[in-house]
Amino acid sequence: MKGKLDASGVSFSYGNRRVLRDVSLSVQPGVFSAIIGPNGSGKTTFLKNLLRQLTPQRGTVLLDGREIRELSRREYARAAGSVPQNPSLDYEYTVEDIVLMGRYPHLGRLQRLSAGDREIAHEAMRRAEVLELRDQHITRLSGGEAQRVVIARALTQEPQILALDEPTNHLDIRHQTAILGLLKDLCRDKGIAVVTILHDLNFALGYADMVLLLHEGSVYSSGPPGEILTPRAIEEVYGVEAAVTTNPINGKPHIVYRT
Ligand SMILES: Nc1ncnc2c1ncn2[C@@H]1O[C@H](COP(=O)(O)OP(=O)(O)OP(=O)(O)O)[C@@H](O)[C@H]1O
Repeated sequence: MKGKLDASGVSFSYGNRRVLRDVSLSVQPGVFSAIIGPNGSGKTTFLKNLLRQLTPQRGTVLLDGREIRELSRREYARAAGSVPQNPSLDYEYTVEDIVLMGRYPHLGRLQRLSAGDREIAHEAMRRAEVLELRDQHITRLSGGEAQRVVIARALTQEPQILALDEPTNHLDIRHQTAILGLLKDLCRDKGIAVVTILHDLNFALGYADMVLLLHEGSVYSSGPPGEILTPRAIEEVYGVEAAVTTNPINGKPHIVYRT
């Protein structure tokens, strides 16, 4: 199956400020990977290195064995869709226009959008729960609505890899679980590789198949969330006392903190 992204030994500096040191992650089809870590630990910078938006000073990022820097922008966009932290959407477009932009990497030069492209966008808007907003002006949406539009655009791209930077930011609790459930379904049913930054450790525990825990730009640990998110790791990385208990609603492990 295609859509395997392998980052190996990635180091990155902004100017002479080293932000990532020797970070590796393998993003696999059908696997939900979460990048976690405190503010400033390098999560967004690492995701941007995976997305070809930044180039590592050391290390490699391979898509199905090919160095991503050697792929054209279009080629990479056909494989990987992204949902940035603060997308700029201040243009004169409707929700449907924005979502349809997800088809552009698949269109040939001068090729027009087909009924099939519109059907894919329609289905993505339905799944991201923005269909009823489709004729609305993008600048008149709430933060959470705009976030769901950007997710619909990424789904419309039909990527093999979906990379998201805090997709639950701005969303209310129902939409948070709806979007994470949708990502989980995409992994399971369509074999998409999902890699997402998450702040809520309980979401990482509940939805991710594997987590990468970053600490000051280095990998503290990586593996199945139940093995990585221990009270000791949380205390060492976040400096917060934590305990793992049981969620009384679903009986699953749940992390609580000293407040
Ligand atoms: N464009 C930039 N130029 C210089 N330094 C930057 C730039 N972007 C980020 N940094 C610095 O790099 C470090 C890592 O930032 P990054 O955004 O990757 O962290 P993060 O883990 O995603 O944080 P958060 O949880 O707050 O979103 C931070 O100390 C930040 O100040």
